[in-house]
Amino acid sequence: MTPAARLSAAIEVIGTLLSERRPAADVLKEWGRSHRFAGSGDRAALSSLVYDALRRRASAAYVMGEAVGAETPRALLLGTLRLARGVDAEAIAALCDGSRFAPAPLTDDERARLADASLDAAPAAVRGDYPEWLDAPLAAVFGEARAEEGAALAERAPLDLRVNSLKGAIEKARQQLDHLSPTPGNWSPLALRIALEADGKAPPLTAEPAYLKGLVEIQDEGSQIAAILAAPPRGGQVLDLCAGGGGKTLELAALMDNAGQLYAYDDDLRRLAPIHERLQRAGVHNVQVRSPKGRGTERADVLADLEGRMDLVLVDAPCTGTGTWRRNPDAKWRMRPGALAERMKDQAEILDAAVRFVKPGGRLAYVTCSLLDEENVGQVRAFLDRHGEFRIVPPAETALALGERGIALREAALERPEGLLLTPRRTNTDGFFVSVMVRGA
Ligand SMILES: C[S@@+](CC[C@H](N)C(=O)[O-])C[C@H]1O[C@@H](n2cnc3c(N)ncnc32)[C@H](O)[C@@H]1O
Repeated sequence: MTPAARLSAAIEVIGTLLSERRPAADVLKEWGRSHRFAGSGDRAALSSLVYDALRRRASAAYVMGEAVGAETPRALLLGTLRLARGVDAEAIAALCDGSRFAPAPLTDDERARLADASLDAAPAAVRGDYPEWLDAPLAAVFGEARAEEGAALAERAPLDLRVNSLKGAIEKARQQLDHLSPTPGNWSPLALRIALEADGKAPPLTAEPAYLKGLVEIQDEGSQIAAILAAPPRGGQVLDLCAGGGGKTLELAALMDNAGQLYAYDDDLRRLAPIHERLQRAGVHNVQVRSPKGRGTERADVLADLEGRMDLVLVDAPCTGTGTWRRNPDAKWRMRPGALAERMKDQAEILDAAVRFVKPGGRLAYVTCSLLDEENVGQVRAFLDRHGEFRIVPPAETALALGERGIALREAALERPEGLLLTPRRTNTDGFFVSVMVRGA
């Protein structure tokens, strides 16, 4: 396919996505099935254009004189080429020549708007490319910097790897992945970062021997930091209460050097399912997976024997995922206020449920990949009001888990008395909030 034909395809896909309000991945997959002639390069380029357009939806529409919700797919793609790809008005005009498979020629108005393309007078929600209704909650966290924070969240995310110390040191992984030019992370001593290709495509990491043998895992550096700051004690008893597919479980196990006992639970059996194969690949031996049994009121208490015994309980809570918008740009436009209220309710319930497992003197680490105070500091404050037996571990102390790098991390992150907030703009990671509390002895 020519670049112009790819642009036409992206306009078509965005059209379907906006009118049917379906996840981008589904619409792209469907497009691939009905356009068998398109090669893998075409599909990757198309997907990258579509995701870039979603990342920059508000600003791309704005420069073309349109508003989110009422924008045309064509305006979105033209604005994206200009803003996200830096293609100038003349080059865009050359692509849109009206030939077979190419978009129709630019109108005079489109050409003028693309030549100007200024966001100087745009409101924060446009400059930061986030939904208008989130302006007040983001202003409460970031104040005047909310547009810059949003803009950093509208960039592409890098590919981050965590080296599994149970299988080898970082140098070994660097050597094995030398052809991908990995660079060390800024904060996590376990992180390697791999640059994306020009069109945003990531190399096929899961086919690499280093991945297949469990030496590296795909895990954002922010997520890596969260598990490090939770500081699982070597030889201790640890419960990962929201283990999901086990991203942090695997890291906790490695940080514990395969010693002590780590229990992994998630109340969604399907989410937990991949953990078994991942634990095996990573060479982890200190994890007991506790799968949920039964439904509703019939649900068995599969964690009863852990009551009052844990040195650390990690609550990696379900959240709005606002910190991961770089990776899920369509989620940011599909998010509704009701979802925030629901997640807040879930988080409070899970935190309350975690209490019974924490032994006196034990710690409770609360993590979200959200940027919103409602899910972060607000949730922690409300928990402490309900549970006077817990107190905050000062973030300065929590950061010590990273050694000297912890000092720099505190400076870079947004530090609040309740915890640390990492963001793409501040720490060049996904957005993560980490708070550690300790139960009185
Ligand atoms: C942020 S995800 C966890 C990600 C995982 N820890 C990782 O690092 O890959 C949150 C998880 O919480 C789970 N969850 C939701 N409600 C729960 C509950 N009441 N008890 C335990 N897990 C719950 C969800 O199924 C989801 O897998």
